[in-house]
Amino acid sequence: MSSTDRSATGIDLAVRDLRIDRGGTTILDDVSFTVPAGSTLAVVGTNGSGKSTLLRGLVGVTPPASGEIDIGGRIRTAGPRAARRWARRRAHEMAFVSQEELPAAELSVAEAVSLGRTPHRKPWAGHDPGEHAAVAAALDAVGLTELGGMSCARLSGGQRHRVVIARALAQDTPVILLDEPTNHLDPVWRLRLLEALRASGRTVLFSLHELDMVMQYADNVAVLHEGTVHAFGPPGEVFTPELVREVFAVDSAVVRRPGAGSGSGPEPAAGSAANPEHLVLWHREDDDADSATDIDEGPEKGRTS
Ligand SMILES: Nc1ncnc2c1ncn2[C@@H]1O[C@H](COP(=O)(O)OP(=O)(O)OP(=O)(O)O)[C@@H](O)[C@H]1O
Repeated sequence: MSSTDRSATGIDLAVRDLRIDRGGTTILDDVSFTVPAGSTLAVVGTNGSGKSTLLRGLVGVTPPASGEIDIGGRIRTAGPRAARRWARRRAHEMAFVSQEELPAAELSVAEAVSLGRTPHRKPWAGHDPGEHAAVAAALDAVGLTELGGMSCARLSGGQRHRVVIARALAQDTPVILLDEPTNHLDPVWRLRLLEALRASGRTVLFSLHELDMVMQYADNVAVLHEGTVHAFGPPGEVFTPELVREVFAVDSAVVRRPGAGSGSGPEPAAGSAANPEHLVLWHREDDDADSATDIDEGPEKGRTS
């Protein structure tokens, strides 16, 4: 997989005092963080904590109610009017893969991936000169080169998911956001995908439930809890046993991958870009089942704005 076959390079993304409402209810408030150019941010939290809401807010699918987003120095203010003004430029700045997106069954794999090139095409201008290389690199990155001519209708669930990720890669934007991108993927493709995203040089934001993969592949993690960013920073610093227990209601410990050397810091292991420190989770048997945080109610659940 040649994860570096791409032309876009990441840009800084900063979020200031963001508030995002859905259905008249404030889901997230006081959200501020910075994602340095070319780095990887994982967004984590229990079910209902607002991970999808945050990503949808950042791309403008659910325009934030207040606050601002700074994309490489260009400030986007809140509100639906600003979102509409920004919509066209957004396609050149951010690609987004939502949680359950599927490619159109009537398209071939290569055709579905080439839809990512739409923002680069001018009406009536015919061929997009960058299309072939971008689509080929994206197919290679998700291991679907051999299936380019196949109908999407004939793909497995995981292969379909890789097609929509390839479409986002072909869009060739400096920022890429993915909502639970490892869903439907087998173990090796989970690792390959996160490795490719991390090595891509783009600014990458993804939501994920697998805290160990966050530990390995994210430069920073934002922990959503009680309606805001409860903690932010490198996973090795953020994932203390206390925080993991408080937010996720499980116990945890950091262990070092066998054969990864004995250094204390999270340096790359030979042959892998990943952090050699792993986060092991377990559920304490004497836990009261009701204490698990099945649904994060948020700070002001029910507050209408
Ligand atoms: N259209 C909507 N209208 C009102 N509330 C919504 C809407 N969509 C989501 N919510 C609420 O927003 C909150 C956050 O949902 P969100 O989907 O962002 O959570 P999540 O962290 O992505 O969850 P999961 O891990 O289950 O995917 C939840 O309380 C949810 O019920």
